[in-house]
Amino acid sequence: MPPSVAILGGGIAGLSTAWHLQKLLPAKIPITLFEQSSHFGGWMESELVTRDGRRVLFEGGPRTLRIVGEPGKAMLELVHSLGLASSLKSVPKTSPAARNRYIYRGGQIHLLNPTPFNLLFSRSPVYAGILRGGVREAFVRRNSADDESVWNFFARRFDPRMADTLASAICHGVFAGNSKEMSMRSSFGSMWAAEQRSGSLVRDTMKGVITRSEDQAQLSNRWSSHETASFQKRLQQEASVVCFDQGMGRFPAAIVQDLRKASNVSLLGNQEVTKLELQEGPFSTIIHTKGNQPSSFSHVVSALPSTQLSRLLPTLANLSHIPYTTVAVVNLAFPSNVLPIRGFGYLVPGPELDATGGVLGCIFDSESHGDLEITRCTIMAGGWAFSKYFGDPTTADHDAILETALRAMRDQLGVTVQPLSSRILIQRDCIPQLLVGHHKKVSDVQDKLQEFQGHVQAIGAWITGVSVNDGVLAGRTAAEQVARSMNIEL
Ligand SMILES: C=Cc1c2[nH]c(c1C)Cc1[nH]c(c(CCC(=O)O)c1C)Cc1[nH]c(c(C)c1CCC(=O)O)Cc1[nH]c(c(C)c1C=C)C2
Repeated sequence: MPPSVAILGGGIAGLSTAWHLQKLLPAKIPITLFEQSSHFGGWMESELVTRDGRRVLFEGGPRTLRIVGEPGKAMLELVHSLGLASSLKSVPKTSPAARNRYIYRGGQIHLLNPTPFNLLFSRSPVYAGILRGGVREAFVRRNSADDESVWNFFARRFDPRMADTLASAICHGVFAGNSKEMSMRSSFGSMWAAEQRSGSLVRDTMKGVITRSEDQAQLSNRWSSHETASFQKRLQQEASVVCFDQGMGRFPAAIVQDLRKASNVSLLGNQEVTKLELQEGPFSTIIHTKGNQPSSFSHVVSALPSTQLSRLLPTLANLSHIPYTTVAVVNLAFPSNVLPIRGFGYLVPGPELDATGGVLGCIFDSESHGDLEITRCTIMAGGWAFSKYFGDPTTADHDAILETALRAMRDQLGVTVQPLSSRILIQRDCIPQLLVGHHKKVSDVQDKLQEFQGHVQAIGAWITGVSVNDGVLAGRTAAEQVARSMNIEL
């Protein structure tokens, strides 16, 4: 059959696949993206609301982007190619938003600043176990199991108090997940690999310092120009994270705008894929959607959540066991500078969840944007413990969630001022939970897809990483793989 590509899912990974494909393939090859909702961009969503003549930006999903590593580079290259470089706002390395991170523990918010002095003399519970753990880590034996929970890894290699506080808080901030169930190997793969490689994270870090410059010298790619390289270098000198001045929604909107100009790209919204029929020799996939004629494609890239993909391909039924967490996102705007502290925000570890009524953390959004007149914060709640605190996500009481968020603002930050504006979103099933043993499900999928020799690929948060940058890089890699499989020279 003549070459054609279908992309399933219009989140950032799907959009990135379409954009990179459109750059790689000749214009005669059709590219069709199927998205079941009317919105492209997945969880990236921004709303500009006006209250009392003041404009307030609310973010429903990710709000900042890291600019380090290969995924950060891939994101910056795409941003630059879309002409969005001037819309990026860097969060200076010297700013409170970049320097000050807090953890809520023992009924108080504590600054996390692990200097040797603080580790030795501070009585703050956030440092408990770090010094002892750091010293003993180099002597703890390598684990022979093929996976373990994040909590276990930190308790075993460092100290159980560090697992209870730091590891649990990080699992909340990244995955809204339970550190006692999440897989260390799949969730924090580089640390897991460091132990496997060198027997200790401390020893591996010391070795890494020596070899890093060689590794970096080998990296180069076809998407990078002299201009984008100097753009990235300039940004990296002043910042470690960036945001968009008009909100994160600007990013997928610009990709969509660019794709709509290409004559061979069709972006189909409100198109739920109901069935995939794989045919062999020559490979093709028939895609069935609700209410439309089936259509055939030589190549398919799925950027769907694992639960949806498992319904479409019965051979991947195992994927239905990957759970997703629901996060209540409460955006709040206050008419003046109401925060008693400055910084990125704070995270709440597991042992404090009952005290906060299910609040996992609070982000000080106005700080990242350098906006000090209106305070914007986001309370994140629920996650893996959503049903315990808020019941069924489909019927959760929004007023009760707002009350919990305002109580957190009052009890944890001392903010009693009524918000100028608020918004509550229940982000259902937004983050996959990479539980202990997740790598086996992934390798099983990869084995099964191998049979299709690059004609069917799966990418997305559950397999290629949960951050926006991971989605951009995975889309680019999938596009290159399709091009290679069509014998197009890269
Ligand atoms: C909807 C809630 C989300 C929670 N985590 C993520 C989302 C979208 C995804 C995520 N958050 C972070 C990372 C790692 C850093 C990266 O590579 O970008 C990922 C993949 C870190 C992070 N956590 C919070 C923020 C604001 C950030 C920076 C990146 C971003 O803007 O998402 C705060 C936070 N996120 C969640 C909770 C419960 C929480 C608590 C304050 C869940």
